[in-house]
Amino acid sequence: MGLALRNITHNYGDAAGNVLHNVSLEVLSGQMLGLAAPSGAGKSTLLSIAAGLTIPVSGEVQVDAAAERGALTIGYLPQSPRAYADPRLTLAATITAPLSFAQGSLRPRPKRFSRQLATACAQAELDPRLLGRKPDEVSDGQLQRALMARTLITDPLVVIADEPTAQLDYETTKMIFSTLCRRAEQGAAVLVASHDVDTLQEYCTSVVGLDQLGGS
Ligand SMILES: Nc1ncnc2c1ncn2[C@@H]1O[C@H](COP(=O)(O)OP(=O)(O)OP(=O)(O)O)[C@@H](O)[C@H]1O
Repeated sequence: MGLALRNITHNYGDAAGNVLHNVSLEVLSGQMLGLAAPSGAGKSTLLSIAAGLTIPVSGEVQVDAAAERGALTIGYLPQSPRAYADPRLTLAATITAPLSFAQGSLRPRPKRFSRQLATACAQAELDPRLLGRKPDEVSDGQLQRALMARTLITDPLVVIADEPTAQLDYETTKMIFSTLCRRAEQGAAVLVASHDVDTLQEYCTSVVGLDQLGGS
């Protein structure tokens, strides 16, 4: 399977009513599905639900069980790397944090994971000389490469990327989308949202509009 969202309905409890109404989608392992919709349509809300970061009012999220892989099934790449990254952590600590958490430690220990760190940096084309810097000492593109490395370091079965290249340059956009593609070719189910339909069509296995999924 991969990732399946079934009959997701969500609202924020205000007069605006439902942001998502009865939305269903499936992303198979090995597939990269592009989710296209204009700003404000509910892409971030849906992807946050898919990543388990938001609990929907109703509906179900199913992810490949893969119990033997522990809790590191889903990798999440955010829309705004600067809002997401902890300003106190170095890039090395940021990237390896999921591995520390998986071992039950809230204290980042980048040295313990130097091998995985080197591999993830190479995959995300992040210059290792930046690893000792903190988020406000690198550019937006470099920070998003670090978060891409953080996403890949757990070798996730499902990757969820929410407008991962909004406001980034052409080279970084190409790297992020090519890396997501490679991840899908290696067997992950990849769901990526964007309002940039052309980029989605260039890289994704298929592209679907949020308005085709049951209503937004
Ligand atoms: N925490 C919140 N509280 C109230 N309303 C919210 C909240 N988060 C999002 N919304 C509203 O839900 C709707 C969908 O927002 P969402 O961020 O999911 O859209 P989007 O398609 O990702 O937009 P963008 O492309 O601009 O990021 C919008 O009308 C937004 O104002």
